[in-house]
Parts: sequence; structure tokens; C-alpha cells
Amino acid sequence: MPPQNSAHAPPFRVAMAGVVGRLIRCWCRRAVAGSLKVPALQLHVSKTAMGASQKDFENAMNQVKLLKEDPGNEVKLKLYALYKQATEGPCNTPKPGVFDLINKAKWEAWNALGSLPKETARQNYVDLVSGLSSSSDSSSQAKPEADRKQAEYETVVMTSEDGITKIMLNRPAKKNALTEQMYQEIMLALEAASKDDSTITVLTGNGDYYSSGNDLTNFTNIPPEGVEAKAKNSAILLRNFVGSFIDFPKPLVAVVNGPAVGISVTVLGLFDLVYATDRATFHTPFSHLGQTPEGCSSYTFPKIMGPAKAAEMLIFGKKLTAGEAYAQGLVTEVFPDSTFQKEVWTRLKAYSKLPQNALRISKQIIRSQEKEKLHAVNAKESSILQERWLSSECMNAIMNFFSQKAKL
Ligand SMILES: CCCCCCCCCCC/C=C/C(=O)SCCNC(=O)CCNC(=O)[C@H](O)C(C)(C)COP(=O)(O)OP(=O)(O)OC[C@H]1O[C@@H](n2cnc3c(N)ncnc32)[C@H](O)[C@@H]1OP(=O)(O)O
Repeated sequence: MPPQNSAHAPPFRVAMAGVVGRLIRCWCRRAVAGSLKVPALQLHVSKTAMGASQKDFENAMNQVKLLKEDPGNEVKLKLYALYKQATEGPCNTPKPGVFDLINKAKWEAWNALGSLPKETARQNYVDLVSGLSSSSDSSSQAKPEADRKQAEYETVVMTSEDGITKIMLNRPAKKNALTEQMYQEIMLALEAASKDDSTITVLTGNGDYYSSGNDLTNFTNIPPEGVEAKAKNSAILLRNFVGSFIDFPKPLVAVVNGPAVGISVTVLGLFDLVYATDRATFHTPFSHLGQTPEGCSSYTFPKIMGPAKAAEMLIFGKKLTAGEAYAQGLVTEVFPDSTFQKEVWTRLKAYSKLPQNALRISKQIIRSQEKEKLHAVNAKESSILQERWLSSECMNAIMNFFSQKAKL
């Protein structure tokens, strides 16, 4: 064994990192050139499975060989892992020895996929290759994936830098109130962030508010099918929206840059870290609006802050200051507004350098303890709200807001 004392350890680590890098680069060159033994005939993926078909998968494998640009070691390891998962299922081979560096890196990438279903792995492989192909075809080759996707979003801004993908709510003139389009775009952005190379994903707001919650104009766009159909579709939207936070696979951080209202507060119970400026407030005025809790808060808030404090917020609509939210455990840390951005991003940049897989797997272990429960709570809350939205209490509250009689 090499010496492990402090005088020798750093040079050893540097040297080993260089060796590992060279070996992986070498393995990856072979993999991309097609000399990696990836026997297409060994595939046993059902043609009728959901998502990408066997043909899509085979096309994607061929596209990998045609890539004009080297996608980098990390991506190549991901491709390898997804390929193995899609064709063989979860990794159950013994871990290669510590000095078998290439096979160890490959094994770790595959093993990190845990029990990801074969169909999902196949779909993720196809999606990953499709992103790589379009990037090597496009003129904006040097831009990261998230930047290239920006054109697809109108209500959020998505950027990736230093291992952090930032999703910024971007309707500052409306206090980042969440329109139906915005719910959809946040879901799409989370989906993209879950698959990109970043280590950490951040949700934040542009302007003086984090978010004023559901945009109340969502209640005014009633389709010809009627208000019941609208309520039904909105309950589905809500359930999917909250579901994408429950299932998000990487560390998720809320950078609460100002006041937060309604659903933007409740889903905080599903984040891994919540950093708040001391200007932030946390307000869930559901009863005032004739509505009931969502975002799994009927379960997470009593767990986080105890039933009495949760009742004060969720039933009686008590607005918390950032300091109070910290004392109740809803917020991880509060920063002075003058240094908020600088301190938070410095902290997150340091965290994003931690081993990516370890962070992700740790998050998933924690979430797996109660994922089913969270989905059940989400379904129940959404279906209760579907009824509430049709109540006269709720309709009166919305009318009061629009007739300027009531502001929170
Ligand atoms: C049939 C069923 C359909 C249902 C569809 C639902 C889909 C899923 C729902 C999930 C459940 C979510 C629940 C919640 O989030 S409850 C919380 C809802 N939020 C509110 O009630 C906040 C309302 N806003 C306010 O009280 C104030 O605007 C606020 C205190 C936030 C800020 O006050 P301030 O005086 O500082 O600023 P302004 O009021 O002048 O705001 C500037 C402009 O922005 C508009 N605005 C702000 N927030 C909202 C909002 N939530 N919805 C709509 N519009 C909002 C405000 O009107 C101003 O607009 P103008 O400049 O045009 O006047």
C-alpha cells in the first residue's frame, strides 16, 4: 500500500487521479470507436415496453459511434452504465479491486443506477445520446445543455455552472406567481436537471420575491368543458408538479431570495437544503383562500416543526419570518440580505465539488424511506383541493383578490 500519512497522501492522490484519468480516457476512446464489447445481439429488451423502443436504443448506440466530438469521460461512463442497466438490469457483479481502475470506474457508474428499471435506463440512454448528437450538430457546441435549452422556457431561466444547475422563476413583475405554463416549465426544467451533469440543482426567484405561489389568474381561464373539468385537470397538474419534487433524484436546494407564499412554501419540505435571506417570509394562507394544504405539507410540516406549529401555519395561515422558519426547522440557514447571494453561492460551489454519486445516493436513501407515503399524501391533498376549488369559499376569496378587496 502507498504511504497514507499527510506528507505523502496529496502527491499520491494527484498522481493516481492522473492515472485514472488517462486510463478512463483510453477506455472511453475504445468505447466510442466501437471497440468496446457492446454486443447488440445480447439485447433482450421488450419491443412493447414503454418509452424508447429497441430500435430507438439501437439507433442511439449507432449515433454514439458517429459523434463528432468526444463527449468527455463522465458522459461516457454514464452511457456505459445506462447501457448495462438497460440490457442486464441492476449491477450485481463483484466490485473490481482497488487497482483495477478502469473496471472499478465502470462498475461504480453502473452500480450508482441502483434499481433503475431497464426501460427507464434505455430511455435515459436514448435521451442522453440525442442531447449529445444535437449538441455536436448545433452551432452552439460550447454551451452547456441547460443553456441550449433556454429557448424552450419562457417563464424560468435555467443555467448550469460549476456543477450547479439553477432554475430561476422569472416573472418578477408578478412576484413570480406560478401560472400553468410555469408549473409545466418547472417540471420540464427539473426533468432536464435530473439528467444533466450537474451535482446540485437550485430553485430560486428573480426580483424581490421568491414566489407569491399559485397565480390566481389560473382560476379565471375556465375552458368550455366547465369548471369541474378545469378543477380535475388542475388537480392532475398539481399532483404531477409535486410528484416531480418527490422523485427528484439529486440534492435540491431552495435559495429563497424573498417572501414565499402558498405552494412555493409547502414544497420546501421536499428540498434537501433551504437557504433564506433574512428578508424572506413564509406564508401559507390556505384557509383565507378557502383552500387546503398541498405540496405534501400536511405530512412534512408536522414532521418538521411538530403538529402545533404546523397547525398555526397550515390551518390558521400564520406568516413566519425567516428567523422563525429557521427555528421551526423549515429553513436550513438564514443569511443577511446584503451578503445572501455571495454567501449562498460560495457555499453551494464548495458542496458541488463533493463526490457526485455519493451525494445523489445519500439523498435517494433518505427519500426512499418515505417516497411511497409522500406520493400517497400528494394524491390525497390534490383530490381534496379538486373539491375545494369548486367551493363558494374558494371562489369568493379569488373574486376578492381580483376586486382588490383582499391582499395577503
Ligand atoms: C378551478 C381551479 C383552478 C385551480 C388552478 C390551480 C393550480 C394548482 C394550484 C396549487 C395550489 C396552490 C396554492 C397557493 O399557492 S395559495 C397562494 C396564492 N397566492 C396568493 O394568494 C398571493 C396573492 N398576491 C398577493 O396577495 C399580493 O400580490 C402579494 C402580497 C404577494 C404582493 O403584494 P404587493 O403589494 O407587494 O405586490 P402586488 O400585489 O402589487 O403584485 C404585483 C403584481 O403581481 C400580481 N400578483 C402577485 N401575486 C399574484 C398571484 N399569486 N396571482 C396573481 N397575480 C399576482 C399582482 O396582482 C400585481 O399585478 P398588477 O401589477 O397587474 O396589478
